[in-house]
Amino acid sequence: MNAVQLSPPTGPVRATIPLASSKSESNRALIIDALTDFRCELQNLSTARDTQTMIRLLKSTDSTADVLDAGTTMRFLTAYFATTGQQKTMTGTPRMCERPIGILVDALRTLGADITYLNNEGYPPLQLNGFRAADTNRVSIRGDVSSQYISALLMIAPRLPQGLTLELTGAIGSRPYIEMTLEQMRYFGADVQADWEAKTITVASKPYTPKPYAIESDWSGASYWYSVLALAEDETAEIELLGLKAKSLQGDSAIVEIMRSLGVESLFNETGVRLTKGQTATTLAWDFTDCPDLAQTVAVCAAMKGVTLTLTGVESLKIKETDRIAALQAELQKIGAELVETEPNHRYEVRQLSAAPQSPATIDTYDDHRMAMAFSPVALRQEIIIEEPGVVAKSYPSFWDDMARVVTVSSLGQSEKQASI
Ligand SMILES: O=C(O)C1=C[C@@H](OP(=O)(O)O)[C@@H](O)[C@H](O)C1
Ligand SMILES: C=C(OP(=O)(O)O)C(=O)O
Repeated sequence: MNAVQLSPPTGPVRATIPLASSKSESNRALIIDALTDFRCELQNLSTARDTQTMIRLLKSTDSTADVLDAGTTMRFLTAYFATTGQQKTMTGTPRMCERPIGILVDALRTLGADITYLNNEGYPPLQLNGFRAADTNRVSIRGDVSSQYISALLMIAPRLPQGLTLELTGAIGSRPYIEMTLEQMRYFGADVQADWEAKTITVASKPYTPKPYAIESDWSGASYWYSVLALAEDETAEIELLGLKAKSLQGDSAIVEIMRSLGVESLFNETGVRLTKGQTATTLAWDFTDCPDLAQTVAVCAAMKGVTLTLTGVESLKIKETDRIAALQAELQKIGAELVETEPNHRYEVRQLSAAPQSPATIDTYDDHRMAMAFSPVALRQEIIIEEPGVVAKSYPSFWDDMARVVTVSSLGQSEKQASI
């Protein structure tokens, strides 16, 4: 399948969406499970490719671990294999080999891991050559590039002979993901202390306790449904999202508050959350430091609703599955909006363009699941074509099946695509 064409709903928007479960929670639980010799009973593990890759690589005895395009899988497994003394080559897609890992490698070397770069210094592929615990258990690490390095180190820390003290330097991005790591570690009996004022996290040397653990639905995946509801023209629209909790470990549950300004009300119940239409603001400013994966969803939704959106805290978007700032700048134009940098590298604004949008707009997805999913809700208002729809498998393989509950989803082969352009 080369593309999908999405067409607006022909009747009322009413759907119950099962959602995928969280790949972030799943991948943490899997590392902790591996550190208990697989004695935890993990329930509701994600079907996301990133999680399926983690499961496969944890079981594999191959000397090469190819993580494909999964950032957490690369970072968490590098720390796990390195400190458990497994000799592995860590590699991934060409884009993965452009995503930095030097900060994690430096920290692991300080703790006693022998790691060499096979190609470019600071980037995968890596060769893990073994582990001899160093005398120190203190590591200083930057917090402003990726929280995944910090989560990776924290999870293996209970296994280190002296535990670990992490001193975080600079700004801390994606902090809720670090908190998610700490909460899951505590659940499995780890002794962890975080002092956010002093920017220090201490983990005692102490084995995890194996226990059953159920993974929540994915709030990042839920964000696309908030955007669907926000863009539905039917004032009676209602969407039920299953398996979400009001009090979540996932920082992307911030979508509840963000989308209140974009006209979505959330009502939690025993099975999840019900979304209904509310009032929309004319402007919105949001700092995405804690929830970078929501930026694309909110940018597209604001663009379609004509809400002037100011985004800050989006520095890390340039080193994700693609340069998400550049990708948004190119693709928002096609739906009649622009993403303007108003303070170099720091502040951006989504504004309306006077030029008419493409009809139907054909959205390139840049090997990025979130580009495909963030632009799909546009279909509530106009036809849209999404290129390479298979990209969604990274986090939400059933996304198109779920989407077909509210809009018409048709597959386009190469020849049909030519005809529709
Ligand atoms: O720890 C995690 O599960 C994640 C952390 C975030 O990455 P950064 O810490 O690199 O921002 C997020 O973007 C990613 O999708 C998942
Ligand atoms: C950035 C993401 O994932 P990762 O960094 O784990 O590849 C994402 O899912 O949006």
